Amino acid sequence: MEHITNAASSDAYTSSVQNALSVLTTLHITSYMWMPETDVKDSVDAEYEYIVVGAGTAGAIVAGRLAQSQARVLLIEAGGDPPIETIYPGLALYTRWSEIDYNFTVSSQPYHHDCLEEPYFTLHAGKVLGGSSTISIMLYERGNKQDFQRWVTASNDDSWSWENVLKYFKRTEKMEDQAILNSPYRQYHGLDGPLIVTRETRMEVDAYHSIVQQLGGKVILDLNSNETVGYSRAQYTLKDYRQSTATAFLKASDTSTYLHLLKNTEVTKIILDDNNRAVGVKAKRNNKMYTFNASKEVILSAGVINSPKLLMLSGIGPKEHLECKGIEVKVDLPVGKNYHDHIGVVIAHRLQKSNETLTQVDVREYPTTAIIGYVAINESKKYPDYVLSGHFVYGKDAAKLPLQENAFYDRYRSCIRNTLYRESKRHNMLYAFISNPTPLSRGTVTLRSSHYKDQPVIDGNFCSVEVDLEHHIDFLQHYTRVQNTEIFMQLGSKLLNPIEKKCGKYEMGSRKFWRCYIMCMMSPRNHAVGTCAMGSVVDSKLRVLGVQGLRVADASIIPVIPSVGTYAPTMMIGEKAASMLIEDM
Ligand SMILES: Cc1cc2nc3c(=O)[nH]c(=O)nc-3n(C[C@H](O)[C@H](O)[C@H](O)COP(=O)(O)OP(=O)(O)OC[C@H]3O[C@@H](n4cnc5c(N)ncnc54)[C@H](O)[C@@H]3O)c2cc1C
Repeated sequence: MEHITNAASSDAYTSSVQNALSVLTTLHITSYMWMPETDVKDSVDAEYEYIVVGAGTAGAIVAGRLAQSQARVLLIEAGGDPPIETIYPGLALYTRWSEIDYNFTVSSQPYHHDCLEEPYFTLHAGKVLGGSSTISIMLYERGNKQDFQRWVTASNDDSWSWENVLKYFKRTEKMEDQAILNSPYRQYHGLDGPLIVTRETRMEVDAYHSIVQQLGGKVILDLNSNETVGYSRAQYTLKDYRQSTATAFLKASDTSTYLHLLKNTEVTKIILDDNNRAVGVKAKRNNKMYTFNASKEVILSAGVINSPKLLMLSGIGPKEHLECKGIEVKVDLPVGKNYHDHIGVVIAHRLQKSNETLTQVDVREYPTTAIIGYVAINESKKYPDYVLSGHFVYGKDAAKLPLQENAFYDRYRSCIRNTLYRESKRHNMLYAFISNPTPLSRGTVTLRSSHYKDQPVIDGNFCSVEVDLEHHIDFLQHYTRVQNTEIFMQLGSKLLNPIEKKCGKYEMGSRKFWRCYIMCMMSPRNHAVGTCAMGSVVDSKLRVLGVQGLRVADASIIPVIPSVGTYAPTMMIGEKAASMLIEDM
């Protein structure tokens, strides 16, 4: 690592590690851990009741639960077994921009992406068993009552209220944090689900909590409860190794006669009969096309981009758009509209000097120390105005974080990364991401062509609603008060400005300065939702409107983004979808 001194050498190092890891992948050294696949010839002839498309965050749960209820299920996944770098949390950085990442390209006019190496953002998503849960940061956050009330309004169904979905969150979870288990918050947690949840234990978080308390902030033991404003130690789906929906539902020991799994098999179309009933799917594997049949239902769990893509390729989508792509229209629905994501803006605090070489990093831990804050500007408010997720990085190597493009979500220009590196060298650092929990701007996902191989066109349209930008400026002005606290001053904290050339003409901290900073440094947080939204594309039981025997169960059905990350809410959707399917059996 000593030779990493700038963005170019860091990129070269990252890609050499990724190449080495991909060689390990070809040796299939982790294959023994995962559910084996079925013989494709058997699947063509088999009589399945259900086909689930995508063994990702939600899909693995839907298929697993259906099979536990003795339904005959075929689960089809485009990716393969999770490789070694997905198992050790400390290697998670190498999963992005790798072969198990779809690396979707997201444009977002009218921003000119001045700060990015390429003129677009990247939306990461896992192409692997467990889907994005296999490459995520594993932060386990559920969202608040108001978040789910918006879903109730969109779906016109009270079963999506916070009180009513709580049992589905609990069903997947095995909370193992003793402090929570010994507290009244225990009632909000699952104790015997298949997915272990733990809490950040590192000491630095206490120091940060003293700082926010000086500013009047409340420290809460458990923000995955009925308490919705405050700061807390982050909860993760991590115990020595990554816990994902693949480790929870698709381990070698989960093998069941009811569940058949096909890996490295890409569904290209849903087959609808003359009455618009879904009766099966077409899929490609090793360059051969196959047809698989389902007697009851097809469930699409291919994620926020590929679920709308598959619907549109099958004739379900906006009429004009499908006609323009030469696709026969089966049902005219606003598929692909309502795309939205959290926008985060990174703030770099240089803290005290440090010449310490950190002891060997433990790859079983997440590499940085996380803090979480749901912050209300008016403290009497019950719901957060903005969300802070922060990483402390310690020791003389802390400066390397901005060089590793994988550590942030987007490829900032080399000059930005090099400036951050130079200015943070031999100092401890705090990187804070300030996100707008409820953006109003909406983008679109449309087909590039009628060929399944082509990536869809994604227009993020971020901050196109002026109020999103104005709110973000408020959030940054409120957040950066932390610089003036006694502890930060004692640490000699400095707010770094890596875009001095671009925004230096404005007084630092002024609204004009922050507007300029946001326009340059903002990036989507990989929490994209909304492209097959409940209320407009699917009903409250997740059935595609105007079609029989077809549901969508993944992050795409979320009508309004929750204030938090979408990992735990998507697992909840998987559990609720499975429960609704089982009820309708
Ligand atoms: C890098 C990253 C970090 C994140 N970190 C966090 C976090 O820490 N906390 C948080 O709350 N949220 C986080 N998120 C967001 C969260 O993980 C996702 O929103 C959620 O996992 C999405 O789940 P899903 O079921 O909708 O899709 P996915 O989990 O992506 O599953 C879709 C699956 O379908 C498969 N598939 C797609 N097309 C086809 C096809 N045609 N045929 C067959 N299979 C197909 C895919 O390969 C994939 O396995 C993160 C996301 C990413 C990408």
